[in-house]
Amino acid sequence: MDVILRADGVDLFYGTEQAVSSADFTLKRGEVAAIMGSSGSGKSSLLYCLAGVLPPTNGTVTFDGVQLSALPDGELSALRRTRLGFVFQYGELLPELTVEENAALPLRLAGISKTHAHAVAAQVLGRLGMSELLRRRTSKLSGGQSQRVAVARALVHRPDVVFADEPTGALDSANATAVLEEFLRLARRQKTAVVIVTHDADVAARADTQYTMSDGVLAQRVAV
Ligand SMILES: Nc1ncnc2c1ncn2[C@@H]1O[C@H](COP(=O)(O)OP(=O)(O)OP(=O)(O)O)[C@@H](O)[C@H]1O
Repeated sequence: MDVILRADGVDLFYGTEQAVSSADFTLKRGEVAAIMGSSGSGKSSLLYCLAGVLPPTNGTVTFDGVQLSALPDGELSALRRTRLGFVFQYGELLPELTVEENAALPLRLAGISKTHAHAVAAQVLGRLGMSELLRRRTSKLSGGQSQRVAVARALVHRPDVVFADEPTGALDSANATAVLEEFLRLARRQKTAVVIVTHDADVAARADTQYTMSDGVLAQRVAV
């Protein structure tokens, strides 16, 4: 079985408040998993644990056979930068850089030439309907446009796993579909696995596996 990510018995506490409770999760290469649940149920907290952003209070997260919390900080950051992609809820674009520069950043950090990095970024941005805005500073974008740049930036370096927290939350349905199609395309073509936290039932319905989160407890939804 080609598992890229697994969580075993993950708990996350913020002080005395438990946000995630005994979560078990397995993700195969190329699998698209959606996590739904009401506000405050612990979805983002679980995503942070799975992505190695927050160490679980108890339990383990293993990426490609390596336990994330056992890695020294430098190695964990390098792994996150090169093998993972992120679309988080709160704007993480660099406002002084252009759309193209923001999206190309993971490739530039990996030492790829500017010409090549920008060409790849422009391709992905084009599929997300952003071709007209490549040279615009991201401080001058709408929320939905910024979200698409963040999606492009999470994908350009062809990560093994992309973590996306409400990646379509600010988008109209046509653009939400474009973002989802791009995730699915990568999953099918290059075996990028995707974990999407979403409130959108249409987005979740297109995932390979669906989970619900309720009061910190993760459960897989079985197709009927
Ligand atoms: N940094 C923090 N410190 C303390 N408590 C937190 C922190 N972040 C989240 N929480 C609490 O943990 C619980 C789970 O929050 P989380 O953001 O994971 O939920 P969510 O399901 O992603 O919500 P939403 O759909 O609104 O984004 C909530 O009760 C929240 O108040």
